[in-house]
Amino acid sequence: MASISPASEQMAISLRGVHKHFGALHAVDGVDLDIPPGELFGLIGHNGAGKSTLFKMMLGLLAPTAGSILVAGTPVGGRHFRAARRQLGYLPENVVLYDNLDGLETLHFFARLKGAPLQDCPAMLEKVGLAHAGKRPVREYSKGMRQRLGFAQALLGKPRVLFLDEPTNGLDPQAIRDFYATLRDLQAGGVTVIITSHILAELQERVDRLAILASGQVQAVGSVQELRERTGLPLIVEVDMAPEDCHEALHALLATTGAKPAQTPTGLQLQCARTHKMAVLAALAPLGARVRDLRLQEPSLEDMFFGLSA
Ligand SMILES: Nc1ncnc2c1ncn2[C@@H]1O[C@H](COP(=O)(O)OP(=O)(O)OP(=O)(O)O)[C@@H](O)[C@H]1O
Repeated sequence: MASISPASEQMAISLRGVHKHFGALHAVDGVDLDIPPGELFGLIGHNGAGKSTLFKMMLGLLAPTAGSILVAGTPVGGRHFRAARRQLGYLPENVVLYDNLDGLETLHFFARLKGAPLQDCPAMLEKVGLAHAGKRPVREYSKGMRQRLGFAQALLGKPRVLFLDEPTNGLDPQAIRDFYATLRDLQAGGVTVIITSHILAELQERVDRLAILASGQVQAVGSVQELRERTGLPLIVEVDMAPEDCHEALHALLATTGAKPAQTPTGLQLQCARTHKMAVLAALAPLGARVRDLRLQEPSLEDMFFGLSA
């Protein structure tokens, strides 16, 4: 059994040497992870990478084959975990709802299971934008409404740690904005959020840090910026200019970055090291207004994901 250090106890979530085997399949294969309180943490990985299995172990729903897990300072599966579990909120990937209950009855049902006050339920419906639908049976809810209701049940009991498995599935763009605004409010109150999503562009702008999981192992952990630095993927520079100016710009860029730009219908395109960003600007400065437009494209989370999880 891996040991738990005092530093681990300061963490909202701390995993040491965590494995989960299903027969010969190593669904989670030696994961170490620390998530401090108040962090919005993303967990990404291909289908079958082990994200949901990891979630279920952190929630005490599945016992690890090996390793130790602390959530909210309490060993998962230990004798104090039952009480600590009240501090956790969970939105599963496929939330199970009873079609014959209405929205408010659904929340009452989950509140009873969690030991949360029933009088909080109307406010939770309001928080997820379902106040108007509280008396409608869940069978009439759209996919996005069901997902919002699932989020509302996860928020019952004022959890200190929230586990959200693909929470924005089925949400429209406005609902996704509202959802992340709610998460930011919760974070400001010290709530830790761990979230999975396959929509990498959405996470890229919002998480504080993330882990890339592949075949049950953590391939990289850090902020999007830290992962950019670590992967060393190139910066893409697009310069719009008249064809007669391209020759001069091409030579200036080649001399400062060592990378040869390609000519495009609208000007030049260059792939160069991220550390050459300022050199690119310096090389183009003498051309002044002859540079009609300039776009610098940093590697996206998707680029890094393919680089690190392959
Ligand atoms: N109860 C189980 N019995 C056997 N194998 C399982 C069980 N639960 C999960 N697995 C296997 O463990 C691996 C990890 O599954 P998991 O659901 O954790 O992946 P995931 O990263 O959440 O995938 P997805 O993005 O598709 O939701 C998969 O190969 C899956 O088939």
